[in-house]
Amino acid sequence: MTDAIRPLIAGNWKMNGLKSSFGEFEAMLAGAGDLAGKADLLVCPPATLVGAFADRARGGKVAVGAQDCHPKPSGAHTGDLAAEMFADLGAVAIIVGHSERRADHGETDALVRQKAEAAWRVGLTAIVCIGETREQRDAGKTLDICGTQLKGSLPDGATSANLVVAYEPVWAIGTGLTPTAKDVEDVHRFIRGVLTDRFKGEGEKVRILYGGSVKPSNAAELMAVANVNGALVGGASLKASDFLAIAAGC
Ligand SMILES: O=C(CO)COP(=O)(O)O
Repeated sequence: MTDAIRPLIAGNWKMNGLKSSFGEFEAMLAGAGDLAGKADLLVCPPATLVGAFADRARGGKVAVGAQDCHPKPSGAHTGDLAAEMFADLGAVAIIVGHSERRADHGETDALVRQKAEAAWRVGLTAIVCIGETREQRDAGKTLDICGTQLKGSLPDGATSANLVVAYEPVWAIGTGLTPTAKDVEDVHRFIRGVLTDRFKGEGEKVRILYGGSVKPSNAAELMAVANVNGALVGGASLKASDFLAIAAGC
């Protein structure tokens, strides 16, 4: 980690986890103390577990977040969940605009922006995800795509407290493939430039996470890249030993 920004290691459990996963979360809480304050830790379980995890985590060294929210605070939206509900449960952050939601649910940049604003409405941090597909990378459009997503997905008024940006190349998610350190560096430098231009005095401090096949074996190398301020971890965040090993690599 080359920057003075405190790293964040965030786990996105996606649609994984049952009541029986509680022990794994307990193990994360138990092991977090050994990290000597190297990084902030956040686990975003499925919505069904946010309340129980947040209750258990109170006062501990692992915070709890959600994976999505509806833009509205309440209303006739069957099956949807409001940011207010996650704040009520004790969540501190909400992931918005993950590529799986953009693909599975047709989420646009404009909707992602509204969801980030919903998180802010209740004082939560929005973790806004961006990233290019394989085809877009091969066509040399990575920075264009990331620039467009940032412009459309980030609300005005971002601060280092209310915003985290996660760069997740779609082709690296769940595939075991990762970009080279140089490629990660190029994209993160670009994101930093966009943030510092737009959010004067804050953009230089906003955490930019890398996500996509982060594992204990590659975490240290990725975390050492300039402007990489942590990781958004999918599969490897389901096991306490892997998740803690990734955090130890900061
Ligand atoms: O999508 C991700 C985190 O949001 C990354 O998932 P994997 O770590 O499983 O590749």
